[in-house]
Amino acid sequence: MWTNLHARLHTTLRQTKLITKTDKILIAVSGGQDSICLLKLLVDLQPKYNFKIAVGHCNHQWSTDLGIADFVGKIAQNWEIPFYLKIANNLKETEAAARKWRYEALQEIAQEQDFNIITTGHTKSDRAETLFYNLIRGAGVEGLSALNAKRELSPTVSLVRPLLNVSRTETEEFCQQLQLPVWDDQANHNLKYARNRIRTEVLPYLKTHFNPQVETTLAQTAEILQAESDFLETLTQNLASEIIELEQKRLNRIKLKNIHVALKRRIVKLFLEKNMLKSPNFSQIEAIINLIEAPQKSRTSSLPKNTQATVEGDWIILKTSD
Ligand SMILES: Nc1ncnc2c1ncn2[C@@H]1O[C@H](COP(=O)(O)OP(=O)(O)OP(=O)(O)O)[C@@H](O)[C@H]1O
Repeated sequence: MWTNLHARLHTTLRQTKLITKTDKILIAVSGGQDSICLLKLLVDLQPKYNFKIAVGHCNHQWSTDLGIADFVGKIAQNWEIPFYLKIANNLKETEAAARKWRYEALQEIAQEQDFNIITTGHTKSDRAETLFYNLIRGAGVEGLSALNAKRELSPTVSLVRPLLNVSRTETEEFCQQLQLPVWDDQANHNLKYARNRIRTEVLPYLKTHFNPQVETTLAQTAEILQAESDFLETLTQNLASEIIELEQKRLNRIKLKNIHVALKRRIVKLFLEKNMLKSPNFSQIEAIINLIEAPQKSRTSSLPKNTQATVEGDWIILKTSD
């Protein structure tokens, strides 16, 4: 059956060229409604495009995974699609560890089997939740614009998310309408996870009391922020090469002085990341920005690893005490 979602995905693919005829696609299938919906759509569109498809599944080997790999494997078998399985070994039981491992495992399959695209079933709803979640945690523009439609994972493999303009309600309706088998992952109902509380409590509340279209507006905001963040990042990279001297661990404060504060923050953040700090926070970045116009020998209070930033002539220099 050809549904409205088939037509929409077909149009999206034609317009955006996210996936093209020569692509070899590994579809990441968790067994849930979103990735089963994506799988069915790509199976049905395959004859029109002639791309190569296969299913990839990652078994975390947690108690909540019991039975899912067989379930996904059987669907792949029934639909006559190659199936690749990765099984984790002693994976830490956190969402973040699981996500990191999954992307590594999927990339391994892609490399071993020569796929150039990995697709996931992320939806508009995931994008809205991610924006909201990261907003509360204090993310910058990059964090808020997370979940883009296409991103390079390596020189040969890209991650593609074709369902970012489809909501979770729509994938659910699609699976029901086509009577597709869907695994109801109990972990998604566990309110111990912040993401689940945002999905099942916060967003429905906002929908009812503030804006019935909240998912769409948040997802659109993420899309806009993404383009703006890409643009700022390009400017940052270009300016950084003139302002940062990595070997000497220093920043030229005269050059930094006359640029917009948005770029100042980004350059300082990049400088700290390259030197010592994985995720510099707002106060650490502001402390360095305050040195741009400070008197000679001014310094920040201690940054991690016993490091301080000090003003010396035209420079802000990072120095570590023993
Ligand atoms: N165990 C799995 N095996 C294969 N693919 C998976 C698995 N879990 C998730 N995926 C893929 O990732 C997509 C998103 O799933 P989910 O939201 O659970 O993951 P996530 O990476 O935690 O998401 P987010 O990045 O939004 O936090 C799914 O639609 C599916 O394509």
